[in-house]
Amino acid sequence: MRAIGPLPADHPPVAAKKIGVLLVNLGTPDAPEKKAVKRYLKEFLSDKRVVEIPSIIWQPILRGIILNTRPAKSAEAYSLVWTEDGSPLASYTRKQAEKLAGKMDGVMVDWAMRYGNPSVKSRLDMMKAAGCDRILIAPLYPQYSGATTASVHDAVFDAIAAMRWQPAIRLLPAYHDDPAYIDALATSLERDISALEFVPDAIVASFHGMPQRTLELGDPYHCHCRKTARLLSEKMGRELVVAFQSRFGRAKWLEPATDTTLEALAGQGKKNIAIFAPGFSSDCLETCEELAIRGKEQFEAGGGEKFAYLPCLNDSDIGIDMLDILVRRELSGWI
Ligand SMILES: C=CC1=C(C)c2cc3[nH]c(cc4nc(cc5[nH]c(cc1n2)c(C)c5CCC(=O)O)C(CCC(=O)O)=C4C)c(C)c3C=C
Ligand SMILES: [Fe+2]
Ligand SMILES: [Fe+2]
Repeated sequence: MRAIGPLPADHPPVAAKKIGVLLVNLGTPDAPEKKAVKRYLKEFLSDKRVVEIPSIIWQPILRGIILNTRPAKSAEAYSLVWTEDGSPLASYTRKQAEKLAGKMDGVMVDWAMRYGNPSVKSRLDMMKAAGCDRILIAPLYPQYSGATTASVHDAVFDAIAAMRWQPAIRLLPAYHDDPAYIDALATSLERDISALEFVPDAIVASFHGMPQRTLELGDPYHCHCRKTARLLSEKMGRELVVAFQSRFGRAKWLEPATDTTLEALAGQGKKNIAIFAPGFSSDCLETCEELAIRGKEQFEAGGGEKFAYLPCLNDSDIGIDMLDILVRRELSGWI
């Protein structure tokens, strides 16, 4: 739709109306270097949705200890997985947006990161300036958590708070039990498992962890993860071992932990295993380094023999077709 007739000479310019879709993922440093990692971790770990400890207690720990110790270690881990195209998380998220854009006529598809670059604010400002008056926000987290999904929502509403003429906003709901997501995972996994040189004795579904307290406070994340695993297991007709990775800090996190699960499986005589990470829409530090490299070492140290890490949906045709289904459904009535 366009304005009817010419605008008066002194009228501010009005862009043609467009529909926008913004894919949002967690965020990643700009470079696999201590300084860039420190900047990223400072923003990420200062988010009250991520670390739910009062600032007066948490900020001295973060600034005094964590930001002086973790960045060097994390930068080393990032350098093991960094690609020519940058961080795997940013690279796949960008490709997902580009491929989805190729399937959606007349819709502007872009991507942003909740922490780091490109920021949610910068991409929403760009979309608004380009004339998007209706924007679908798609947090790329299949399972809802306050730390991830709600934090993206916060960033979106903070960004548009500064706008006089705000776009209409829709939010893609969590899709942990959506048949399109379960089918995509099952198809991708079955293809990858049948291409292995061995038959796995166990298949592990590793989700990012969260503090146990978030479950007690009513965060649905744990239930979403368990439901994804149950539906996927039913769809595939195979047992899946569920575990939670990436423990951070001293508090109790969701259990069982992935590292101890890997050692326990090896100890139980499961010599050959495959592991995948259904909660991550693209491969990233947590999958490429923590699972594919360190997970393999942990499994082998426990006596395991063959270990395969199976990739996320990333920008595969299966993954993009799934995103296309989810996004088109939410755009209903707009396109
Ligand atoms: C309190 C700490 C953390 C919570 C809670 C948390 C939740 C959470 N995170 C993801 C997804 C990702 N996390 C990633 C990295 C990462 N996560 C934490 C801490 C918490 N995450 C840290 C400190 C880091 C940085 C890495 C490091 O220093 O070791 C990533 C990967 C980013 C990348 O650049 O590749 C993702 C993705 C989810 C889904 C989640 C809650 C459900
Ligand atoms: Fe995390
Ligand atoms: Fe639960």
